[in-house]
Amino acid sequence: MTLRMLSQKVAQAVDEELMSAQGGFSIDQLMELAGLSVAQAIQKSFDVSSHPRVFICVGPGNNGGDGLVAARHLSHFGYKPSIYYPKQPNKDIYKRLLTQCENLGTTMVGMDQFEQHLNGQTDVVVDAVFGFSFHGDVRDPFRNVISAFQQTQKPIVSVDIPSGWDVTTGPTEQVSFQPQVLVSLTAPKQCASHFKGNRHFLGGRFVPPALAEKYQFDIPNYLGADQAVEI
Ligand SMILES: NC(=O)C1=CN([C@@H]2O[C@H](COP(=O)(O)OP(=O)(O)OC[C@H]3O[C@@H](n4cnc5c(N)ncnc54)[C@H](OP(=O)(O)O)[C@@H]3O)[C@@H](O)[C@H]2O)[C@H](O)CC1
Ligand SMILES: [K+]
Repeated sequence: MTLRMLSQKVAQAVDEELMSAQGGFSIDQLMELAGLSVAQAIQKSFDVSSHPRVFICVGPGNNGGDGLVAARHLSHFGYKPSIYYPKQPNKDIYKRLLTQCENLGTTMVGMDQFEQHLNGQTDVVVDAVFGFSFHGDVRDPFRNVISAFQQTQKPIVSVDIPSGWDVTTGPTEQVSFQPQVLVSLTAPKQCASHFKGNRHFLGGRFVPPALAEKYQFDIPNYLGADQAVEI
């Protein structure tokens, strides 16, 4: 299925409109549904009995928030999530999401254990570091995270865009890893045309058809109550 891909500017405009007075959504609602679709895409891709240990690498913005929501749902689905969250902004929404994960006994991985945990104690890596607001070269404390993604043999699931890729043009000289699974949210971003992994899902089942029509993108047919659809 070929869906229209969004530029960084249009993705941000759609996001803002969803949360405007006309759109009526709060960020908590959108993030909850986005994170649930990521957890469902993981559940469809990696069997819980063979791949229970899911390591979620969390960035400083809403892409990271989606990762925290996914961690919570994965825990309820029977997986054993662990979290790396090296830059924790002082924002109520992220603090609450983190508390929810801690209350489920989720392992928090420290900076000095990051690489050993990723390569030694993980079945699936979730890249929830940067989404559609990424720009420029990767800065610390995320440089070692992205370079570990470049080198690891573990399967990676990227949330919305592979972190470090240019949102429009895709892989760069510095960052060219290919996730095995990509979960695009609302609509794929233009960089998704360079995705060569196994499975591409769309999630974020909250878009009113009139909004999709206004910005000229498609909403595929989700099956039943599914929150993620393979595209
Ligand atoms: N409508 C939807 O589809 C929804 C999608 N959601 C998810 O939200 C992200 C977009 O979230 P946003 O908070 O706008 O931004 P990001 O998560 O992409 O990242 C912003 C933070 O990253 C820092 N940043 C940016 N570039 C770099 C860099 N080169 N090196 C290090 N850090 C970087 C940035 O810091 P600044 O100092 O630059 O401000 C921010 O801290 C979308 O992709 C979806 O995953 C929503 O959850 C729901 C609606
Ligand atoms: K990402």
